[in-house]
Amino acid sequence: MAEKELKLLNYGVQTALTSLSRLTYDYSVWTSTYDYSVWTSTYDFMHDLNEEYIDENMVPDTFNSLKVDGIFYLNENFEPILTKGLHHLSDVELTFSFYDFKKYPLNSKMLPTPISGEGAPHKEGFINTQYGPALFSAFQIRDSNKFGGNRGFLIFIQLVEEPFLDLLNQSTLTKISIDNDIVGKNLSGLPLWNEKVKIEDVKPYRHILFQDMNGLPVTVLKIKHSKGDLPPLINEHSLIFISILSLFIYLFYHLITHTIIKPVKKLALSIKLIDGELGFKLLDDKFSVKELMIVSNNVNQLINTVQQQNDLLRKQATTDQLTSLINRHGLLAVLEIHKDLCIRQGITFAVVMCDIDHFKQYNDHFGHLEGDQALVDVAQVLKLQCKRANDYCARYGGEEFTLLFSDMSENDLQEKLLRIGDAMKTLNIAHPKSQTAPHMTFSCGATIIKATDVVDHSLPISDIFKCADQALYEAKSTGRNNFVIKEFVTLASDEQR
Ligand SMILES: Nc1nc2c(ncn2[C@@H]2O[C@H](COP(=O)(O)OP(=O)(O)OP(=O)(O)O)[C@@H](O)[C@H]2O)c(=O)[nH]1
Repeated sequence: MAEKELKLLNYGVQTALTSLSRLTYDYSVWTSTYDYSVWTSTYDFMHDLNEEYIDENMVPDTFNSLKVDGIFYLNENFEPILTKGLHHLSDVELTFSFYDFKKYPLNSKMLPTPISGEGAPHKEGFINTQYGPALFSAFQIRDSNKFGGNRGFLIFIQLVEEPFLDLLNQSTLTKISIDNDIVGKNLSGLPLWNEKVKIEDVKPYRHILFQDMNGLPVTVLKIKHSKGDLPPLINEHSLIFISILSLFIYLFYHLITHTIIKPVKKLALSIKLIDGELGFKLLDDKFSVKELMIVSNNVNQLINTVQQQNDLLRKQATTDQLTSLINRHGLLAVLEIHKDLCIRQGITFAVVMCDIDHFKQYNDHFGHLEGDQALVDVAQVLKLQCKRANDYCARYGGEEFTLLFSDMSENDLQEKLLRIGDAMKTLNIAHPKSQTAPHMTFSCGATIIKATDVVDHSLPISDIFKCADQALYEAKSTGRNNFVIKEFVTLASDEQR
């Protein structure tokens, strides 16, 4: 819309000048074509400056109908021979000074270049007068209509006032005012009215400079574009400010999200996912924010401490404090593993229950502390017999120990138990109160569990203990310091039999 308005505005100025020029032209035409006597009068007037011509033509009617505020006649030497000023709206006499138009050669630029051939050269533009800026239109007067010698020049002046502005305002959707207070103002860079329309950003206000024929500023036109006008609350500056602020907020939000919110969320999620059951996983400590790195490192230290304490607790829960062997709880876990290996891979394993003979008497005789030491020594002997990675020695409880040997035949087991008996003999813990031997002995009950013993993928651990226990009972009841290996029997197979 701004582009259209500017084009219309330029058109309006053109129209005003053309209209003034046409007045000049028509005046000449009128004098020469329609009223020969008038033309003659003018021609005569240019020669003799007769008063009648002035009385006939320099009257308010002429100014009013032509809408001009000044009429000037100059001879061929550019010298003013008649000047008449009358405000065409108020009929107030205006005392235009010829001085305004006498600055030859400067003001001669107002006048068209006289020609000798056919034609009616004319010139129009803007000029400063003592009443303010004005439009002017100058026309060459010739001997006859468009022919003959140069008899001088006729100039019409129209002050730049409401009618001119009305004309411009009618042509466009703009509100136009004039700023005549241009003295001392920097007007450089202002577009000229007759320049090619340059469409920049839509601005509510625009200034256009009018210059005279010497390039001196005459007036500045202030154009308010009605369509380009913005609501006062959101003017151009506010819009720029809001845009920059929005951009800043957007960038700030992204910066905060990227550097703080996302890393904090990531850290919070990582902390939430710490799961002792599955093992503690250390947090990533690569954060751009130093504080988050510190939090992550501190949490990692905590994880390490918890992990160590967990390991310790797990170890304590499965270890016998006195002998450092695995306890019954640890034994059950190990048994579960061997049971699964037997069920899935058919790997045989042997379970041996060892019970120290007459340990009550030993305690009674030597005291509990000595009894404890004997238990520690026996545990050492038994542990030394568990040579392979999958062999275990556990303290089942009291003076009772359980041995677990993986992938062991009955012959090998017999040999192993004999060796254990020998080792006890070698250990030679004096037991004067034993009715079996002078040194500490023990009795063992064992059973071997094979793949064939698995019924319906089932192998109850209670059955294993029951079998070994029965074998131990037999070993005890048949003299002690010996062992019995009993065939494994499950309750399920019992029922089948
Ligand atoms: N010093 C000590 N004695 C224990 C410990 N645990 C169990 N005992 C003792 O071991 C003895 C076990 O006695 P019994 O169950 O009668 O068995 P036993 O005297 O070995 O007799 P048989 O097994 O029939 O040969 C009890 O006196 C318990 O107090 C222990 O940790 N330290």
